[in-house]
Amino acid sequence: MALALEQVGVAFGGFRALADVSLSVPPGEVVGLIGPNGAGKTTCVNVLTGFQRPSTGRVLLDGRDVSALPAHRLRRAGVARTFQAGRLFTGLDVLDNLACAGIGLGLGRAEAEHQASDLLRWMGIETLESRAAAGLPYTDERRVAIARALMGGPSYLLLDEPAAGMSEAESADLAALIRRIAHDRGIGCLLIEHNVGLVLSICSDVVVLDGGRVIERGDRKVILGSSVVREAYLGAHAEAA
Ligand SMILES: Nc1ncnc2c1ncn2[C@@H]1O[C@H](COP(=O)(O)OP(=O)(O)OP(=O)(O)O)[C@@H](O)[C@H]1O
Repeated sequence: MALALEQVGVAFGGFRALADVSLSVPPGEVVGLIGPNGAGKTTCVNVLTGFQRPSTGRVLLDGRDVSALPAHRLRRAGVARTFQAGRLFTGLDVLDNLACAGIGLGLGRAEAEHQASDLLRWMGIETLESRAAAGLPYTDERRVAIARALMGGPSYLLLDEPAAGMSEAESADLAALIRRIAHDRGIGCLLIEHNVGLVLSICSDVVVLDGGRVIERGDRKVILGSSVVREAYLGAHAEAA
């Protein structure tokens, strides 16, 4: 059981954004995906969620080849994501943002609202329920986007830079939430983050991309000890990690 990329390549015209990338996200675990700007991280998420078809290789969902499935089918099959920008429905309140996602997944209105309330409570943000999505502070917007991605009870969750713009304390809260999502709900998470310290604190398995290729993978010790990673990516951030 896992959500996986198997030797995936993606070409945009003559430009190879990904080459021979394999990675696997098991249920209940948080796998980190790091790398410098333009390394191909978001492209990986796009391929894993059906927003981008791989040019070569396969996407496997619990052993099934889902490479050709479009995004909405993969979402219904249990693969959810958040985006770098929150992408909430700004004309709706928070509860309706979640309920709409539930209805899109086939739930009835009452059931969708019930599930939405439950999720907001589980995340400790039930006071936001009737707030307009448009006026939310940045970190609340991020948390609501995560809650919305949890509608329908996905098996896998891909988080694209969820801590961007957060303070250290907010990032620590987010780390605790991601751990709970994985451990309490059994959801396999892929965490893309520029905050390497955050990734290394949560993930026992980290994949490092550079130039569209996997240049290293392993736990905190392997990543911090890797000269390839240091050269390609950590550089000035090495101390912070
Ligand atoms: N639709 C597209 N058409 C052409 N090139 C693209 C497209 N999407 C991404 N790219 C290019 O592919 C490469 C990988 O982009 P990607 O967004 O996956 O990197 P990233 O690691 O997520 O970067 P960042 O950390 O800056 O978000 C970049 O050079 C980007 O310009």
